[in-house]
Amino acid sequence: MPAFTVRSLDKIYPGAPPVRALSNISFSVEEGEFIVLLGPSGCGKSTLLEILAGLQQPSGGSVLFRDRPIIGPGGELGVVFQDASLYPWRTVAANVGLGLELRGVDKVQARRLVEEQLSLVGLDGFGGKFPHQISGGMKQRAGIARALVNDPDVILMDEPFGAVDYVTRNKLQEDLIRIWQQRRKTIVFVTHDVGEAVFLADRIVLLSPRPGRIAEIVTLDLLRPRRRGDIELLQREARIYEALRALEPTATVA
Ligand SMILES: Nc1ncnc2c1ncn2[C@@H]1O[C@H](COP(=O)(O)OP(=O)(O)OP(=O)(O)O)[C@@H](O)[C@H]1O
Repeated sequence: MPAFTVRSLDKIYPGAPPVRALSNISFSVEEGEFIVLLGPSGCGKSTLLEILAGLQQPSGGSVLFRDRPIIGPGGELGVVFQDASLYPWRTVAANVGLGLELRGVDKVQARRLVEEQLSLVGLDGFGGKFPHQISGGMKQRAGIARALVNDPDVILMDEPFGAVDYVTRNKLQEDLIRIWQQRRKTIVFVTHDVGEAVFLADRIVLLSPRPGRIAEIVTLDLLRPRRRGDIELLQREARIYEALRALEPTATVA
């Protein structure tokens, strides 16, 4: 049974005029897969991710999580946004442990789980800091730890590394792959960065400009760990750039 089954999905934001964000999207996400949603700005990637998270309702079609309708984030679904959105008045550890606190997990156990997650994302010793005392990359790590601490099977990530510098971004990508492999999670990851998509994905769902339609689903049957600069990786990247360029002249504007 797939983790997600998306069938003939449409999304129209009401308004004058209404905005058709997604049109006739169908694909599935297998358990344990790393799926990247890739496409130009405004093609509906975030909308699609939010629908998978249960934060938005589709206008048509259906989305199932393990054959059931999606209820919302929490439990089996963890979400990480571009802006780590940490509470500034809580320490890093208190931010990461928020979900445990809300669930009433025993304090000693919660502290142990938070420390474990901080260590997994490379934030050992930073639990006592406040968000303004740590770097952008560290905030993203804390955001990932906050999602992981609840041990969700699936992590939905919306351009989580979009706001950090190139070197930090590369490191975060490598660490995410390590965590994904160690913890056997299913990940759906939004980006508009082709290099990032090719480095991370098992499959890339390539969306056309708005309204987002599936242009192509690219399978990346490349060995892991992948090495940046590897010729095969670069060739795949070049092919995807070509596919994106080919989409532009026929773009439909709703
Ligand atoms: N709440 C909303 N109301 C009306 N239109 C919206 C709303 N949210 C998004 N849109 C529109 O829907 C389209 C898709 O937006 P979305 O944010 O999903 O795209 P995206 O591919 O994630 O873009 P980006 O890469 O720039 O973040 C855009 O044209 C956007 O302006």
